[in-house]
Amino acid sequence: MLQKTSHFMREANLIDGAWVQADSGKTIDVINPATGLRLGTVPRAGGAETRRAIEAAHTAFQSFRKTSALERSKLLRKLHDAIMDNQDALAELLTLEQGKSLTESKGEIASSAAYVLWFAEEARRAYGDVVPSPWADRRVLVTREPVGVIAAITPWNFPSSMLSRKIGPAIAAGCTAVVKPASQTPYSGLAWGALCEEVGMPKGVVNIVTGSAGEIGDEICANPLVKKITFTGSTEVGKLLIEKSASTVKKVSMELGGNAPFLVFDDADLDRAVEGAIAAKYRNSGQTCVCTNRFFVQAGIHDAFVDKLAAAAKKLKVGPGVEDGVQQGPLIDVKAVEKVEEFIADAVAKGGKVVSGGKRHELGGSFFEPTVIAGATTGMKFMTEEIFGPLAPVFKFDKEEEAVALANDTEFGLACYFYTGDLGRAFRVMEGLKYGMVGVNEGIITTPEAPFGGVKESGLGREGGHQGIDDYLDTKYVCIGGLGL
Ligand SMILES: NC(=O)C1=CN([C@@H]2O[C@H](COP(=O)(O)OP(=O)(O)OC[C@H]3O[C@@H](n4cnc5c(N)ncnc54)[C@H](OP(=O)(O)O)[C@@H]3O)[C@@H](O)[C@H]2O)C=CC1
Ligand SMILES: O=C(O)[C@H](O)CS(=O)(=O)O
Repeated sequence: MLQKTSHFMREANLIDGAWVQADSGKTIDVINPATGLRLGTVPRAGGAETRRAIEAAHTAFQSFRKTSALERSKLLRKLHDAIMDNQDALAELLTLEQGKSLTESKGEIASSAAYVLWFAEEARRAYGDVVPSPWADRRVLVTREPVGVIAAITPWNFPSSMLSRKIGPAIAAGCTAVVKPASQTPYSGLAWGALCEEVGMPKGVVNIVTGSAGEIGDEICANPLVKKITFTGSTEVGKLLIEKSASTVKKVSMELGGNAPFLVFDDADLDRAVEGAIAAKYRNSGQTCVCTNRFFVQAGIHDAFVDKLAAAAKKLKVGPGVEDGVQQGPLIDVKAVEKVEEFIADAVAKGGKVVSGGKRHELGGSFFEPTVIAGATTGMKFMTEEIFGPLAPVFKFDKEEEAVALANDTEFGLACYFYTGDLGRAFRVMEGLKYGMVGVNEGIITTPEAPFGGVKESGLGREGGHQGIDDYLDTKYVCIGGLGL
């Protein structure tokens, strides 16, 4: 363990300002995906601990809701500064538990801080309305109030930045939180507890529990004190949470699965398209919900694109994330590797051609070669299923309408990308694609200023942008009479 990392490594849960173990004393092992060795443990908490965390958040909410927007803004600015002051230590911890390169981890920590800063600013702009009254003797006001206790459940692929988009708006709005990080990457989430302590976050405002997803989830969904669930993860679990939280009519924000298309037209800047393709496909070793899942390349540019993409993929340096220069860390676990192998076997059996990579890396464990498959067809698994790994399937197309139809042929609608030099085509395609986010001649588009989220079965709600705080506020209409006007 690197010395400066241990300061933030908490092998306990944060409930009502105290770092505690599970009632049962049971723990979960946390594994370093680069070595397969145990990094440490975290409590295997369940329903009882979660209930106490919710009650602590509810108690804290009674006073936190009365803080001013300026106070909360200043608290978030201090949190931003604490994150950036400890960027290296937090990045090391993230790399050790998730596997991504230190460069990517530092980028994720900076992104986390950027979202917190964005919501420090948004806290002071959660405006209401004074509406021109239809009555001479009454006044019409519209105010916005914090919803109360929120529950945040986050995935293993971006264990810090996913939390920033939930804790940021929650604090900005005056809510309090119960957080459940992914069991494979709990330390980055628990580190937020240490950061909150450092900046003087009142106890009980942020509570963090680790352990049995089902038991924790059931308590979150059933407990009437929880007014909102914000979840990032698979569509399968998202649907379960929506269903289970219906019994208490909670607000839900869902950032779910994707199946991103990446279209390259004959009139695209080829080198720019290849650069964007590498970024949009192999970031976090392909383990992001906005990673390209299907490349559709027009016939005239197809062969040159495949050759250049394969060559660029071959150059990516694979290794442990803590090593200098590494661009592709291990996948989260061997199960993820087996899933990528299934996609490759299916494609090859149906006529696909591996033009780069295609097998486990010589480093062994869950390291995998960045892979490109040409000759992809719509009958192959990755046409409909999210790969979540470093595999780039390339489909060829002839006409623009055909490419847009293929891109839209999925129940998902999170992110999509296309490259063209033609302005008219850019507007036709942007308006034709049924997705929440569109990259035009860009492969990396996430930023706090823009609303992140999807349509169809990729989710509900938006994170970031001026929209990001809306789901943490209730709207109240006030009609005031008897004023003797
Ligand atoms: N739209 C977006 O922004 C993003 C979407 N994703 C999607 O998430 C998936 C990969 O992440 P992954 O972590 O495997 O997703 P999962 O949905 O398996 O897990 C996400 C989180 O949900 C928890 N969870 C699982 N089951 C339950 C339950 N019954 N009740 C409450 N919580 C539960 C997990 O806990 P535990 O770890 O203990 O199992 C984890 O913390 C991919 O499909 C990817 O597309 C990922 C990132 C971003
Ligand atoms: O979890 C993810 O996949 C992230 O949302 C991707 S991004 O926000 O870093 O682009």
